Amino acid sequence: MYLVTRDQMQALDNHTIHALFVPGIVLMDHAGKAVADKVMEDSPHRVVICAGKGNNGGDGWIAARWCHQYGAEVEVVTVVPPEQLNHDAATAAKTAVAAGVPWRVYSPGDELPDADVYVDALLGTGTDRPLQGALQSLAAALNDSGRPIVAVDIPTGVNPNTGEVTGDAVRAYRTVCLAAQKLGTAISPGCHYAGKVEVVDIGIPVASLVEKSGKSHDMARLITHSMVRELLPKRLNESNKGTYGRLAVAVGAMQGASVLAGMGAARVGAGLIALMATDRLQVSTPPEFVVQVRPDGWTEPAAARALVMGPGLGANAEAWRQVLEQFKGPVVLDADGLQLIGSLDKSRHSTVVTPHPKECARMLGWSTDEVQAHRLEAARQLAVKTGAIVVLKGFHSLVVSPDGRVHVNPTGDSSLATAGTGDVLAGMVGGMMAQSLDPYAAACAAVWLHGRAGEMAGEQLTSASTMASDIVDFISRAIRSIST
Ligand SMILES: NC(=O)C1=CN([C@@H]2O[C@H](COP(=O)(O)OP(=O)(O)OC[C@H]3O[C@@H](n4cnc5c(N)ncnc54)[C@H](O)[C@@H]3O)[C@@H](O)[C@H]2O)[C@@H](O)CC1
Ligand SMILES: [K+]
Repeated sequence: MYLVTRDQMQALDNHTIHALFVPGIVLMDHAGKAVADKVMEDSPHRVVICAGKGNNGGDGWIAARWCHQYGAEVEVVTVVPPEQLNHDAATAAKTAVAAGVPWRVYSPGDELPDADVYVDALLGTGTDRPLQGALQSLAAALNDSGRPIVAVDIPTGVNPNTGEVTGDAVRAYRTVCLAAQKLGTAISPGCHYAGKVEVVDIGIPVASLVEKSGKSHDMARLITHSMVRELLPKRLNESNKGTYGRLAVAVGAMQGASVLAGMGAARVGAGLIALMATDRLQVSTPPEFVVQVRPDGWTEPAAARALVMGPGLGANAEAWRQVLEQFKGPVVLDADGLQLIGSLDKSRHSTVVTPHPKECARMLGWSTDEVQAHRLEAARQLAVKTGAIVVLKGFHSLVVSPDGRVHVNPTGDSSLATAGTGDVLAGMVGGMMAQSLDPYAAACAAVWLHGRAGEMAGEQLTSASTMASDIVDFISRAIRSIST
């Protein structure tokens, strides 16, 4: 599913209006009605719609007219009087006023009229700077109301392109995205402000326009279960373990981490897991794993289709540099292995790095807070810097490639906030690559399944009780949940 930026949405709007001859006010009427329909699902008695000066405000005025027609008590709180609105927004307000919708102009510090539900139609994709004055005051009043807020297109104050929030922003429980989901509602922190996101059809044929434009590769996307279902390697009756590939996992000081990575790989279907150890294993391993111990250390990689290096490697990561340099297949670098990224040829395009925000910060020379405030930019910069596909972990993990592709993962919750889950994820990516999945696709599929397995484990065991090995156990259920 496409996630659109401001410019991409404007191009789609313009094409629909000028090349497909659908008037802007018709799109706005569809938008406003769709918002009203969503608002009325909860049968509110009184609805207050906060409207800005642009087209997002226009959507609000139309929603007000429809809610009024549906029998709700409605009032519009506007930052500018209707006569100061332009173009379609002016028409929208005119129709609402003519229908008898009451309105008032808001000044900073004014009290917000009481409502069962508020609609945030202050700013949409036009948002281009932090909130000030009446908008800032209104956003604060909305948030302080304690009542549910439905945002139109994007919560006011959230950057539509990045999800960044610099200053105040409206905290909606539900966001009605018009025609396509805005990228900023998918990425943290913006996704926390958006709440539940629903996309409504307003008459802009997004998918076909994007495909016809030949620019679909430029668009960010949400990873969906149908996408993962398509990507999952097919299991053939006429096959053997070699068909599904051999994955090598480097074993360091914390051996359990490598075992968790191996188990993640095995559960996504890798044919054989080979652990490259330097000491006898002190932790139990599944009997299916091949454990090779070289007490003098590894100087060349084990024969394998893909390699995972990093989970549990510990302080001695440097000892693995030569092995990494000599390995020609796709590699996953995680945790302590991330410091070895410089050993890999930047032009390989077959390396996946899976940093958490703190590791990403270290690699970029940023603070962790900076990474979390600018997650998309951080992931993009790291991908360019390293030449690797970056999986930036955290709520709504990002998958970003050096050539600019972006996928946002919607699965996963606090069940994953426990030691070892990152090791499982690194193994899952490696396990997919061992089955010859392209590294970018492997990262997308693994991150989605990992999140889904976490959610399912949490549902059954509670999020507090879920451990990394439980995530391993639930991978098969996550796969089953998307299999037909
Ligand atoms: N024909 C179209 O283009 C359609 C647009 N639609 C709606 O239109 C929205 C975009 O409308 P606009 O481009 O008019 O933009 P907005 O309504 O989001 O913003 C209006 C103007 O506010 C200003 N602004 C931005 N940030 C500000 C800030 N922090 N403080 C004060 N002013 C600020 C900008 O100059 C911007 O142009 C979409 O999000 C969607 O809701 C829909 O009605 C569907 C059709
Ligand atoms: K809005």
